[in-house]
Amino acid sequence: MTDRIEDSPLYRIANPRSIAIFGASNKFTAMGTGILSSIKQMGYDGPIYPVHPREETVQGHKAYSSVLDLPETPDLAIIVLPTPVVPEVMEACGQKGIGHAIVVSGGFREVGPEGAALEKQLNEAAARHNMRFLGPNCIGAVNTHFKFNATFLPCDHPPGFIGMASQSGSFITQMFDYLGRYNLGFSTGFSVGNEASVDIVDCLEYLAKCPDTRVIALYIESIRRGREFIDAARKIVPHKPVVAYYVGGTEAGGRAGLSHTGALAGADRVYDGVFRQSGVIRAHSIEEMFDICWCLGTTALPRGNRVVIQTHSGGPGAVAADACARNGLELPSIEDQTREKLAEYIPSTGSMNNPVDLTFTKRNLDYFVDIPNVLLQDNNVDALMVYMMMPRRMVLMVAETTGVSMEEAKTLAAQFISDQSRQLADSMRNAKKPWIGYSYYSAESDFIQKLYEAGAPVLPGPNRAARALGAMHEYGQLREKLSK
Ligand SMILES: CC(=O)SCCNC(=O)CCNC(=O)[C@H](O)C(C)(C)COP(=O)(O)OP(=O)(O)OC[C@H]1O[C@@H](n2cnc3c(N)ncnc32)[C@H](O)[C@@H]1OP(=O)(O)O
Repeated sequence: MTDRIEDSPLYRIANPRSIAIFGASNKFTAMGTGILSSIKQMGYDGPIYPVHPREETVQGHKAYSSVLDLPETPDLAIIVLPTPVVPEVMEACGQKGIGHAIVVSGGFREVGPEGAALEKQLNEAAARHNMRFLGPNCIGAVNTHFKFNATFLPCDHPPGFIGMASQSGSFITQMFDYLGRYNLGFSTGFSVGNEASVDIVDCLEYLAKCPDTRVIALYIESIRRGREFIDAARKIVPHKPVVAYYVGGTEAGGRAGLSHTGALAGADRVYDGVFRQSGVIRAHSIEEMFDICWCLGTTALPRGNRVVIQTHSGGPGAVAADACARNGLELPSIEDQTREKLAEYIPSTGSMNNPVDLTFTKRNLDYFVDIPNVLLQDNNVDALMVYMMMPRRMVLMVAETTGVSMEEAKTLAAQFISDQSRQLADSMRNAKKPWIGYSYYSAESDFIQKLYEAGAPVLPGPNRAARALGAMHEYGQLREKLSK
């Protein structure tokens, strides 16, 4: 692994200063046209050179009939052409001196011997000119901080902190919307396809050095360079967490991977061993992988496994307690001095055991931010899980506390919810111990939406929150072990 990100074979694939695109046309439905639209829509401001056999212009850009005629040597070629012509186009790009490419076209190794022969020709053309490329049979790459989206779906989410490499293109593009719902996003995402030139290990090494990436997510159907993967991950994990979702350990999953990217899967427990040795956290679903990334990227790491749960009502507290126990987390008793401080806020109908149950207190409107901060100061506590909900009675509480009319109270309550969410999110991000929210309310709830907007990790339900917290604890231990 080289030290400089600029030396990575992926650097100019993710940060190209100029682009040649093959397969974009004046037909809106061509896949290449979709990629050209995404590049423009994201605000990429480098020169774009469409290469087209007949057209003078493509989507408003001057087109060139041969790559050899381009006025400069672009950093990157994006190839979205029918399979048989791809090797000769790669050869022409090499002759022009282009160093990097993204090959979106499918129909190679994944379809059988004929495709494998074409992939061999593609590799030979690239090797003749020292070119490195992503794909073939991939969905492209996105670098939100560089305003570069070379996939055929628009990326509307703001620049994020999750760096992802995926052996499925869908788990890059279809996650734009999924992550956006929580105000999360990719820093950089690579769809690696058949990995003929750059592979998941190269992506891992790139993302480790990427300054905009706080946590690395991997969707894996097979790892070809197993030893290199383990060695690279062991060096990265002490500095940056890596979370992987592996599919293929079952017979059905393995068969699906083979026809998807031509990858050969291994038994589930083999991958368990690979991830354990590498210090990589294993997730068991896409949602779980992003939950863990979300928490690792936004809150402090726990020093131990002792969790205090704060709830408004018994059920969500009990479920959280159960989920914590299933994820290797303990629920300690809180200290006497904490109880004394909480007495100011918690009515006699509540409970100061763990879970701490506030019931529906109306004593002090500041309790949203005050109580969690009191709990986090407790020496028996390594992490906090809070059931996030805004009582429907908030308008009534505001009206009663301030003595204004109901109409005015509605406006004041909306302002109060907005202020509280911002303060809560700030406290969650700045706390020295992890503080994770969970809720059954959806993003349509004003309160939860505002928390997302302010960057707070509020997971959908206690089971997902406890799993993420358990994984954070696991990461803390792995990091310590691998740092020695
Ligand atoms: C595994 C994962 O994770 S996701 C997998 C992602 N990849 C895929 O799904 C790709 C699957 N599909 C393919 O591979 C297809 O071959 C594609 C999408 C690459 C190309 O299909 P189409 O868009 O139908 O290509 P089409 O034949 O229309 O060619 C596109 C344009 O390139 C032009 N073209 C053809 N040859 C060349 C050439 N040598 N140089 C430049 N342009 C050319 C065509 O004339 C056409 O333009 P036009 O519409 O103005 O005539």
